Amino acid sequence: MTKMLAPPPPGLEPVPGDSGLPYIGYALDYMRDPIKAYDKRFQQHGPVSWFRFAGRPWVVLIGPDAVGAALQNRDRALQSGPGWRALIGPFFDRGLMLMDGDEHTAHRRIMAKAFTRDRLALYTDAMHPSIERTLDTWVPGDGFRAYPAIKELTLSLATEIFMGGAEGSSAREMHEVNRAFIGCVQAATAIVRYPLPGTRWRRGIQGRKRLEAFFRRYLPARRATEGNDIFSVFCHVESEDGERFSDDDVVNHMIFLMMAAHDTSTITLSTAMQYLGQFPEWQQRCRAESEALGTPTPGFAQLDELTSLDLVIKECQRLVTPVPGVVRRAGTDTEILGHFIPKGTLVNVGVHYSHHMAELWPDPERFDPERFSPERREDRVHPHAWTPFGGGVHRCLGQHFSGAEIKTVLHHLLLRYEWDVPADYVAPMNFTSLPYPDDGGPIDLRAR
Ligand code: HEM
Repeated sequence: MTKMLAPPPPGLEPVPGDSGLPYIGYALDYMRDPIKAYDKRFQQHGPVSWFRFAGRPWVVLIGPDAVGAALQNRDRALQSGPGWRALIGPFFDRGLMLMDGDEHTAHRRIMAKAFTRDRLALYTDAMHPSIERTLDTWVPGDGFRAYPAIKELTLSLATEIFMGGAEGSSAREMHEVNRAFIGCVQAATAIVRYPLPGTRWRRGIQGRKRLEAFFRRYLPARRATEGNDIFSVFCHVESEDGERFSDDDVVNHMIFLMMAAHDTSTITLSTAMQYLGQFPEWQQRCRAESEALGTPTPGFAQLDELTSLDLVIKECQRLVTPVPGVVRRAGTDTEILGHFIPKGTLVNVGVHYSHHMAELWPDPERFDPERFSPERREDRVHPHAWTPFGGGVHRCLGQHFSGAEIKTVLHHLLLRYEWDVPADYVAPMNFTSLPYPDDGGPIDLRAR
């Protein structure tokens, strides 16, 4: 039964919706098939609606107009920190995305110095040996589980490029660090939000402690010498006004950044492996461009020449959006598309739904990278039709880094291997946290 969220003041509409099941609301529907669940919601209530989750009402914004209004946030009513804190606060608090206002601007200006073009070129050069070392350990074969293999690869890349190595840490310790990250990320969408034994929430809390100890251990060494890894760069960068990060800032930003960078790039890579395996003509086309570069270790600027990979990556991020939704909380009364949102309301901005709307994308479930080609540019149908990196002041700061990482890894894979995936394969996606294939993304992988 439709109810209004709160009575609106004159001139505004109420937010329509209903609570769903007690406590969990529509969480199970969503986790089963988020696009279907949001489509039903869009048809029933339109772009702005509410439901109850974890005992609280949430407003859901879907469709490009509502997403655009929330991301642009012209009246600054929607706050990122109090929104994200409700979901991932205990695990990623004081990360850049959980800051607002002047503090956010100041920290973002310092952090941006770690992602200049010159720095990206150095990070890219450092990726090659790490990727090659990991790929040397891969054992190709039928049913090769691409997702866990790529996750391990991006973690070892993160250890090199983000941390500058983890001198003195055993493989077992690094495995524990990986588990700590997974624990923190998965705790974000836990239904039981109390550290009872055996719960995801408890694993998240324990994971955060382990990560803090891990980063603090390496902090003195990174402060002492300025290397070309992000950890060391965070210890030394200054904004134009000479502002720098404190020790706590460095640890908090590193924990957030490793999370922000890791699963997002991993899922894009594993989705690309799936579709390149299912569409051999695209695999060949991308490989031909990689071969034409004439080097296994291209620099940052050379990656621009891999134009087909650009199309493939954009299409993969459309079809499997690494961050399906972003979260805000109304700091004051506000309105979205004429609907009244009272102060204190939690808001879920469903970025991924726009990526699947038939109103925006012809044949939306079809893998068709050419839709992003200069001749077609289907993403231009609306300024917020394609927003995997968000928008507004919190727009992803690592977009270009992730582009370089994803392209560099795919370049190495295309030169070393060929792979197939049955044309009718449909990945059984798990949406309990950021999306990943429950079956590990099997591919038939052969060395070339
Ligand atoms: C495919 C890869 C990635 C995707 C799809 C992605 C997506 C996003 C999205 C949607 C946001 C905005 C969240 C919001 O508005 O609340 C965001 C923020 C952020 N991302 Fe990424 N991200 C990716 C990779 C990375 C990487 C590799 C890094 C770092 C190297 C990174 C660093 C950040 C940071 C620091 C923020 C917070 C920005 C701010 O609040 O000002 N991301 N990302």
